[in-house]
Amino acid sequence: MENYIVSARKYRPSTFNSVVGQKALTATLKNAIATHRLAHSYLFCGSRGVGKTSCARIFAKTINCSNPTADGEACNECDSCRAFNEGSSLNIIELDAASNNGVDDIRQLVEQVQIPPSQGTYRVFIVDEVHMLSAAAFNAFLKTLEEPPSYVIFILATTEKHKIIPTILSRCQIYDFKRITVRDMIDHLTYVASQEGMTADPAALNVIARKADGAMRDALSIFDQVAASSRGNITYQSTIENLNVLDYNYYNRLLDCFLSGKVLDTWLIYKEIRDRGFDSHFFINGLADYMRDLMVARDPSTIVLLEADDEARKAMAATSAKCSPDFIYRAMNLCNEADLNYRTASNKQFLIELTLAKICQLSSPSPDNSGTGEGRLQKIQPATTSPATAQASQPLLPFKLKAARPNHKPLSQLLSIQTITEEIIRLKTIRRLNLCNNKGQPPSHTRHHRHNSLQS
Ligand SMILES: Nc1ncnc2c1ncn2[C@@H]1O[C@H](COP(=O)(O)OP(=O)(O)OP(=O)(O)O)[C@@H](O)[C@H]1O
Ligand SMILES: [Zn+2]
Repeated sequence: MENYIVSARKYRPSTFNSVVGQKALTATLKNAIATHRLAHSYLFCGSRGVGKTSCARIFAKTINCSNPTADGEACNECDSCRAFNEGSSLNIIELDAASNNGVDDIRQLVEQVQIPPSQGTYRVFIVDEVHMLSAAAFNAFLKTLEEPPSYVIFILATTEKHKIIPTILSRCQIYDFKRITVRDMIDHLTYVASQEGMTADPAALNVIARKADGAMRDALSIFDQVAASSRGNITYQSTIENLNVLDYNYYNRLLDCFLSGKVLDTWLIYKEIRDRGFDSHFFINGLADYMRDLMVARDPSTIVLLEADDEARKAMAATSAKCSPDFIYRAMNLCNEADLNYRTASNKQFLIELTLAKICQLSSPSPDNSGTGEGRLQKIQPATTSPATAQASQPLLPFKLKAARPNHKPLSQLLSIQTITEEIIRLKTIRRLNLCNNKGQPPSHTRHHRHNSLQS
C-alpha cells in the first residue's frame, strides 16, 4: 500500500508561482532575487498556515539554484534544488523558537552561522515563531542578526508581530502575509481534489474554506478529514454532517418565516436544530453571521465582504433583496443582544425563542399578512414609510422610532455598513452619557468606554 501523505504536506508549494493568495509579496521576493538585491534578514509575519515557512523555503532554494528560470523561479532540477526538495540540503537550517527559545539554542545557531556553505552560495536560517525567544535569547541574537557573514540570510517568521522587539524589527525587511480568501481556498481545494481524482461540490468546498478561517493548512486538513469519509465524492451534505456544521438552509427557512411573521414556525425550526444536537448559543451566533452576510450582500460594492465564491454570493444577494436594510440591521441587533445575554439567562431556550419572535415582529407588514397568525405578538403600529423602503417595496417598518432620541437619523437611510457602525457608536455614546447624567460618575469600565466612544 502506498504511503499516505497528508494534503498540507503533499501540496506544499515548491515555487513562488504556486503560492496561493500572496501574489504581491512573492513578486517582490522574486524581483529582489532577480536583481540581486537581497537583505540579510527578513521577517515574515502573518497568521498560521498562510505560507510563511513555505515561502522561506522557496526563497532559500531559489537563491541557491544554479539555473533559475527567466521568471526568477528555482529550476527544481539542479543538484541544489533537488537537495532542497528532498530535505537534504545543508544550506537551510530551521529552528523552531517555540521549543528552542533559550540562550543556549541561539548560541548554537550563532556557531552554525560561522560555517560557510560547502556548496551553493547562501546558507539560510529560518527561525519560526521567533516571538517565542526569551529576552536573553533575543539579546544574544541581535549582534549576529545585524552583521551576519555575507553568505548568511535570516528569515524570521512569526504569527505575532506585535511581540517582536523594535531592535529586531528595525534590522529586518518586513513582509506581511495575508489571510487566504475563501475564493482562493476553494480554487486550491478544487485543484487538490482533481489531483486526488475526487469530485467536490463547490458548496462543500465553500463550507470547508469558511471553517478554515483564512488558514490554508487548516483548509487542507479539513479537506482530508472530509475526503476520508466521502469515497471520492465530496458532497455538501456529507461535508456538513462530517464537520457538524449547521446547514445554511435552516437560516434560509428561518428568514422566510421571519419575513412572513410565522413565530411558531421559527420555534419549530429551532427545535429541529436543537434535536440535531446543535448548541443554542452556536445557533444564535450563526444567525448573527447570516444576518451580517445578508447586509453585505445587499450592495455590489460591499459584497466583497462576503467570504464566499461567486455562486454563493449571487444566491445571498438574491436572498438579501427580499429584506430591507432596517430589518437586517435590527435583526442583527437582536441576535447580538441574545448573544450578550445568553450566559446569564436562566432559561436559554426561552431567550432564543423570544429573540426569534422579536425578529418576526420586525417585518410584519399588516395583520392580514401574518402567516398563520398563531403565536403572533402584539404589533406596534408601523412608522411612516421612508422613500428608501417604499422604493424597494419592502414591508413597512413596524417600529416607531423614539422621537426623544437626539439627532435621530431614520434607520432606513442607513444603507452602508460604515454608517451603521457609526450609528451604533453614536447610540452607545448617547446611552452612556445618559447613564452618567442619571448616576453621576459612571462606573470605571463605563468611563473607559465612554472615553473611547467620544474619541471615535
Ligand atoms: N499561500 C499558500 N499557498 C498554498 N499552500 C499553502 C499556503 N499557505 C499554506 N499552505 C499549505 O499549508 C501548509 C503549511 O503552510 P506553511 O507552513 O507555509 O504556513 P505558515 O504560514 O508557515 O504557518 P505557521 O505559522 O503555522 O508555521 C503548506 O504545506 C501548504 O500545503
Ligand atoms: Zn535549481
